[in-house]
Amino acid sequence: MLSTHELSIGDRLKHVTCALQPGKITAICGPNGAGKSTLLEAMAGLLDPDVGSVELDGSGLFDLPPRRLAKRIGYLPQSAEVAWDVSVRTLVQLGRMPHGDQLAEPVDAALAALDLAPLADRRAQSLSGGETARVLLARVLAGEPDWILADEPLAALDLGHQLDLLRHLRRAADAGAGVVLVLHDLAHAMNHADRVLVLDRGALVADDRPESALDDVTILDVWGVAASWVGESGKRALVTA
Ligand SMILES: Nc1ncnc2c1ncn2[C@@H]1O[C@H](COP(=O)(O)OP(=O)(O)OP(=O)(O)O)[C@@H](O)[C@H]1O
Repeated sequence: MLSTHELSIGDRLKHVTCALQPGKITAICGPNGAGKSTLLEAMAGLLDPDVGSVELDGSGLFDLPPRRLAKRIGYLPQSAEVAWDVSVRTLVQLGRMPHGDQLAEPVDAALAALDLAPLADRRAQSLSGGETARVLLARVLAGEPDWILADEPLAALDLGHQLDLLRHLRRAADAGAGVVLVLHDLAHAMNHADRVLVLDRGALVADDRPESALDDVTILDVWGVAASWVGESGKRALVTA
């Protein structure tokens, strides 16, 4: 379990307490500046809380040796860039660093999951924005972390690759991984998450099944948008007034 207790970071996060389950997809939603990336970074052990704690299976994140933490938690930041002009395969292989090996199988699986096999020998810095986003996510998957934390992983992807990725993440969750995604697209959160956290101005205002966390009242309160859901479960669309 990945949990926070009374987590506060400046004005960015205020007393956030939540407990995320492995084997599930959790979406973090909220307006711009609500604190979504801050919460994800804190859960990845990259931000030191002013108050409160982040725990992984009952141990404080900062008590875990860095390599062990890197093995267990894979983190994809928002709008990441490629710093090295290496091949796509080499970049994805860097995901194995916490394990200290260069096993081909997880690297090939990550390349396949993100439809990158045809690009494996391309220079990473020659890729389009969406291709780059897929490569950086493949690097996270190649590390086979217990927890996949990804900040807007769908933002640069076309519709087909978005759905492929969501299917892959569901398979990872079914295999036992905890998947935590910052999502702006509320329909993706509604249709693909098991649970949704809603942040508003640094505070956690909903933590529930998608149908409850993203009901019309919360969307109006938090996003200031009058909207309603149409369609059947798993295929809902949000219609704005
Ligand atoms: N390094 C920082 N130092 C101080 N304040 C920061 C820092 N990074 C972000 N903030 C502020 O903290 C708040 C939360 O930022 P955060 O990036 O977590 O929001 P977000 O919900 O991910 O937003 P978005 O949807 O725009 O990506 C914002 O008001 C932002 O301006």
